[in-house]
Amino acid sequence: MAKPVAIEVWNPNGKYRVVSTKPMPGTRWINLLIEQDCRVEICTQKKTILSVEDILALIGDKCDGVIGQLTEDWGETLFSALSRAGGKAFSNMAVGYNNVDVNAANKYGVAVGNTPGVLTETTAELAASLSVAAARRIVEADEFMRAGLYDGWLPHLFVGNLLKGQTVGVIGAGRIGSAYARMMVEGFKMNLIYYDIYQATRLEKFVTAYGQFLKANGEQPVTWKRASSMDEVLREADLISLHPVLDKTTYHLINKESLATMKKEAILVNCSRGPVIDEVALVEHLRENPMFRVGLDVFEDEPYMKPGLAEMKNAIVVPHIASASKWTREGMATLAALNVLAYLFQSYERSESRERLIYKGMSGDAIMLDESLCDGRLYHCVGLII
Ligand SMILES: NC(=O)c1ccc[n+]([C@@H]2O[C@H](COP(=O)([O-])OP(=O)(O)OC[C@H]3O[C@@H](n4cnc5c(N)ncnc54)[C@H](O)[C@@H]3O)[C@@H](O)[C@H]2O)c1
Ligand SMILES: O=C(O)[C@H](O)CO
Repeated sequence: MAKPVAIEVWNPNGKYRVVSTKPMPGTRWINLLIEQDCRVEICTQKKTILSVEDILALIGDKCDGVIGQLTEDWGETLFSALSRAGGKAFSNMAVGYNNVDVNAANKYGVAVGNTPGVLTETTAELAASLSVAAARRIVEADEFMRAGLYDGWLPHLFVGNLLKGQTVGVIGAGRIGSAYARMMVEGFKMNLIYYDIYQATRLEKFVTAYGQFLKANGEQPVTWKRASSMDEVLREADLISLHPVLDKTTYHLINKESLATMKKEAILVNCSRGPVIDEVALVEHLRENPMFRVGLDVFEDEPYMKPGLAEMKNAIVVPHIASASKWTREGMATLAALNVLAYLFQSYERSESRERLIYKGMSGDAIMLDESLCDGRLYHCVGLII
């Protein structure tokens, strides 16, 4: 028998029971659920990562939908329990869904949603911040200053890398990778090389047009290249940012061999998922190459770091905060609630079309649509995977 977990209840007499495994920013998501006659139960247990047992207790005997978090293991056990409780919908409050076994959800007839788009620019901005912080050694310099070690300007003090005119490499040029590439090309006038299994046509057009604009103004034009292999990016780029999904094809994409192909003074940024990098190999590489620098938002064994990483002066580490802006986190919560509503109403009130329901939720000011996602149709902004 699972132990009970602490919850906060909104609209106790609501017809549908929707559980959120964590309190989420803003109230819009709660109001949207209440407006559709949901009783909303929010887990308030003081425990950062809930176990499968905790979530089983939250699901209970009757549960129509759940909003969960990327730290939770949504597999066979949870989806079968949700299905037994009458649940039809699950949404991750994240765009990444490597913690979700979509096949298991499918098997038990539970729809899965994620929250793309609203976090694209926020995440790209953090990747850009880590890139600049690593290039200019900002964290090291800050620590030096606070330690009272600064005793005057010196020609060699915290010399870093100039980004302008260098090459930025993007692995995984999807929504976030493309937004990041644009920031680095436009903001720092870097040339672009990218690797993705799909062609990033809009990104290529942007860099071409920006290059023409610079040329017309008498400046050095920026260039782009789609690499035929990831290694080509690793060999040629001065700064490399990782933005692929985490799956079998990207697990340990960056390992001892691939690190060895990178320039000795290159910068590597990871705002995708920790296991995309073999972190043990990375620590060894950082130790052996003091001029190689990394900026990491995600870690292989989150919340832990592999031994030695914390001591590396050439590493900047932040705790998975890439999407952490107020606007974005409220938007993610709202999208997650809309994902659940979309499926609840598809099953319970067939007369209300999914498009209309979601349109109703989306109208207002909280969510700005990402054009590349919606393709002119609003409901594409809600990340329904199945
Ligand atoms: N650190 C954070 O807080 C944070 C925030 C948002 C997203 N993320 C991560 O970023 C990922 C990307 O998000 P997105 O919205 O840009 O997704 P997206 O689907 O738009 O982009 C992912 C890209 O990766 C490419 N890709 C897939 N397999 C590849 C491979 N083997 N090699 C090269 N490219 C490959 C895809 O073709 C796609 O273009 C998410 O899946 C998530 O894990 C992390
Ligand atoms: O995948 C995601 O959305 C992030 O890791 C959290 O924003």
